[in-house]
Amino acid sequence: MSLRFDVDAVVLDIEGTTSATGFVVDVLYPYSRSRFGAVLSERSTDPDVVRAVSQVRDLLGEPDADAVRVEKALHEWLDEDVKATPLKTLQGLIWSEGFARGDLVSHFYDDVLPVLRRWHGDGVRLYVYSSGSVAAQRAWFTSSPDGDLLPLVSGLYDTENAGPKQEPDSYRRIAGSTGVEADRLLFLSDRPGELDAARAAGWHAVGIRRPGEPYYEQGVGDHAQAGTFDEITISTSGSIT
Ligand SMILES: CSCCC(=O)C(=O)COP(=O)(O)O
Ligand SMILES: [Mg+2]
Repeated sequence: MSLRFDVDAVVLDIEGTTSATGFVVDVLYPYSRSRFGAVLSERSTDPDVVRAVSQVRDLLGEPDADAVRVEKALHEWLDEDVKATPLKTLQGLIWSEGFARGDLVSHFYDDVLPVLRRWHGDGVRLYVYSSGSVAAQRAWFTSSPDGDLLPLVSGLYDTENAGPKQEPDSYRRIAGSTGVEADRLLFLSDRPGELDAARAAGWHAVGIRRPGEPYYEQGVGDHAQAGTFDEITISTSGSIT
């Protein structure tokens, strides 16, 4: 299947799209799980930790939840792969230190980096929109197996600065922030609910279906789909600079 788009920017989901869910679940999740307790006890005055703990209490509806209860909730969300914003904030803190320390190196499917370099070289702007926090995304792109990829990326969006990934308003917010018209934006994701939301906001959307990924069997509904990034050709005749 070959797909062609004339757009100014491509917005990338990470897990299941540029990168393997298995890597996130098998490598990153255990790395964060074993460190939540220390972060909650040793960094309880860090503004990011304070905000995350408050958000956990709000989500639980338990304003007095102590550190043990908060850590238990984080472990449960991890087990169920709930993409809760405070979980992602705390994971981002932990992972960015792990990447900086050299404990972690990110994962990209083989087709992704050559295509991202080509699109970038052709003047297509690249953005990331992931449930992983902006801190995690920055570390992920900085510490790739192919070196620092952050210069390829014009902006990073998560559930905190854009909003939930299944709500059209989040995509409208991103369009406003990038200055790119909705119909000049292409979103790539593995999840049909996210593709639906992007389309409802007037974006182009392509479902990425990779064998072995959690959403592979379910498919991407009536969205255009690609098995690899090589199947997508972008030309950019727009006027953005
Ligand atoms: C570097 S982000 C780590 C992956 C992660 O935690 C996550 O939730 C990714 O979800 P996505 O929205 O990219 O499918
Ligand atoms: Mg995804």
